[in-house]
Amino acid sequence: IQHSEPDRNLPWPQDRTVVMGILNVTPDSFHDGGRYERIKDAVARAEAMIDAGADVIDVGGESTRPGADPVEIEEELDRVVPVVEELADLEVPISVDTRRPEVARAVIDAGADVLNDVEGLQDPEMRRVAAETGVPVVLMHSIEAPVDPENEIHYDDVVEETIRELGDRLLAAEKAGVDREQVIIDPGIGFGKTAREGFELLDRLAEFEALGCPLLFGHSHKSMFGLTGEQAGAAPNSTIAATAIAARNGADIIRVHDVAENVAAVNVADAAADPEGFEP
Ligand SMILES: Nc1nc2[nH]c(SCCc3ccc(S(N)(=O)=O)cc3)nc2c(=O)[nH]1
Repeated sequence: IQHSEPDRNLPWPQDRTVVMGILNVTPDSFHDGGRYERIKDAVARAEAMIDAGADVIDVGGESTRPGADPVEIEEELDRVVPVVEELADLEVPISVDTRRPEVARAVIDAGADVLNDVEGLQDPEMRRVAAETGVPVVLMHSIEAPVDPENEIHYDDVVEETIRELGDRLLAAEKAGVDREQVIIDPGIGFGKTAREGFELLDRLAEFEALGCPLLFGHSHKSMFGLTGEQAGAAPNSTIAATAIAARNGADIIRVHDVAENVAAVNVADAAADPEGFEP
């Protein structure tokens, strides 16, 4: 499966699968050495991921796991803005995982290159930020996860319905002045979907090409791997295996915690896709 047409002006290579390193800047992500320590540690972690082969770093100040406690806007700003300012000087683009337009504007002003909105630009103000700044934006599919996680929402065909709903979000974004060329789509693994639906999405990823946008896949350490003998938050091997499959099935960007291991997995997939043309 070839990657999306190379004429997109995205801030990363278009001829191979891109690895996005996850940088959580929530306090529980670092030992509590205080604010300055946390910023220093965050930068060191980002540099380590870049050295391990990350093509982009995704900074998140609020856990967007369904059901997680929301963080006050001032707190989110205080966590991400100083880190983005430090990372802006590094040689790889910075993405920020936020649902808030105010945070989106602030981090773009601070040097962020990409907006990663797990709410799929449902907030009209987020569409306005994307339209006015023109930055690449990840439009992820997410449905309000049921309050009671037991009664998971069930789709008839999770792939068909996710593609259709992403198509609707794309149209709404275009109507608000967002250029389709700046949009990256994402099926939103684990956001209101069961483990088996996660594997269905992984298997049929190529069908998302119908939307004509690069695709991001974010499965790292998620609970779908309970099916494959690992657990949410501790699924390194299933994550690496799924990375290779996702890349081979057409994912353009893979969002992961463990960069070196998943760089190897995308290299295996890219080499298999083009044995003659692959360059290490
Ligand atoms: N574009 C994009 N951004 C993302 N940000 C996150 S944070 C992870 C939140 C989470 C954790 C764990 C589970 S679970 N219950 O499946 O283990 C679900 C969601 N993820 C994604 C993703 O995929 N794409």
